[in-house]
Amino acid sequence: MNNKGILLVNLGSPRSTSVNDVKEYLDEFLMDERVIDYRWIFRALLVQGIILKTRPAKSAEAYKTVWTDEGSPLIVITEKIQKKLQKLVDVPVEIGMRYAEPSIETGIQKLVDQGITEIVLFPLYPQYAMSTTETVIEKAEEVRKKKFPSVKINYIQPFYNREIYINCLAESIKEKLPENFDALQFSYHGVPERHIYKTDPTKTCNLNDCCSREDNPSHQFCYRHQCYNTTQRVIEKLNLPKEKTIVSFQSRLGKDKWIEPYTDETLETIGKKGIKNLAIVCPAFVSDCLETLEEISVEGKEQFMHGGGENFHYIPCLNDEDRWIDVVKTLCEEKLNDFYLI
Ligand SMILES: C=CC1=C(C)c2cc3[nH]c(cc4nc(cc5[nH]c(cc1n2)c(C)c5CCC(=O)O)C(CCC(=O)O)=C4C)c(C)c3C=C
Ligand SMILES: [Fe+2]
Ligand SMILES: [Fe+2]
Repeated sequence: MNNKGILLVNLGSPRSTSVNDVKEYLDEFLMDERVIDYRWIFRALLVQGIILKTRPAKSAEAYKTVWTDEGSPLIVITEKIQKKLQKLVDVPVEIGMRYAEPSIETGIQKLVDQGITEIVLFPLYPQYAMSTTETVIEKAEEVRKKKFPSVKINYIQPFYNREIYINCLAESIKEKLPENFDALQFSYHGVPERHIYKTDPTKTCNLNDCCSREDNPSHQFCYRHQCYNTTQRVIEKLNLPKEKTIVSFQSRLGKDKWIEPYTDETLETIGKKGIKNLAIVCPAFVSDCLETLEEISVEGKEQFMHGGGENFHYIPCLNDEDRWIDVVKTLCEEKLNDFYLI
């Protein structure tokens, strides 16, 4: 195994909470054609002409509320996962972020400096999306071809339906669920509706029942389907009736239609429908970050209380829980072994 290594890839965060650093980060992130998928000129007009005029200051304030002494929660937690995994495997483990630093290039360089020529790259997203898994692979391939053409990269596939992951998530949720709750809400990061049609080669998703049908095999690239599938499998493990669960999509940006139902609108209305005690979990994220610690735990709680809710219980992400590190190890080892089959 001594020429093999592991690169864990997460989304990335700004370098600091200064407005300038947040602006630089948002510029790189939102100018990614797999995130805002307009023609370059329209993307630049929207991002640089509109969004970057006001959003950096607002986002910087939000980041300040979650930032820790060690830095951004997303980076700090990814580093913790790396350190714990490193203790369990006998190949080097590095991290790389899709946006900002440490970049994917920095991560690959660190592995190459240790003599690594075959890399297992793990995009830390359970569900596939053009704006997550796909852009990570595109970026890594671009960097590999340009700077490390003799390095081989083997990519870990989305694991939204893998038994080991589902068991891990279900056990983690079970431990953290309050004794009394009227509903368990699964809030996933949203994507523009258009992205679903773009990435589903079968074009069979009608955004209605097909996404929640367990037996639909045609959704290898349908983010929405994969979110419903994760939910369905977890609630089966938890023995929860479907009526006691809610699926919604958070963090929409801009004026386009995003996949529904929207988390904020759901939170504002369910209190009045009798859901007074809510538990909420965010399984699109493996590590807590701005979107869970601020948007859900703080803003989401306010929305729920404002809409007549009484008790709001946020269930943290898997973060560096040992059972999750075991899953990461298993998924990495499967791919490390794949190299022998090539
Ligand atoms: C988990 C999967 C994610 C998907 C799918 C995703 C799509 C997506 N995101 C934006 C815009 C923003 N997302 C922001 C933060 C953010 N997004 C994810 C994950 C997914 N995004 C994470 C983990 C984070 C947190 C990063 C951190 O540092 O903690 C932000 C920045 C924050 C803000 O200004 O609100 C933006 C902007 C789009 C447009 C999109 C799909 C097209
Ligand atoms: Fe996002
Ligand atoms: Fe679908």
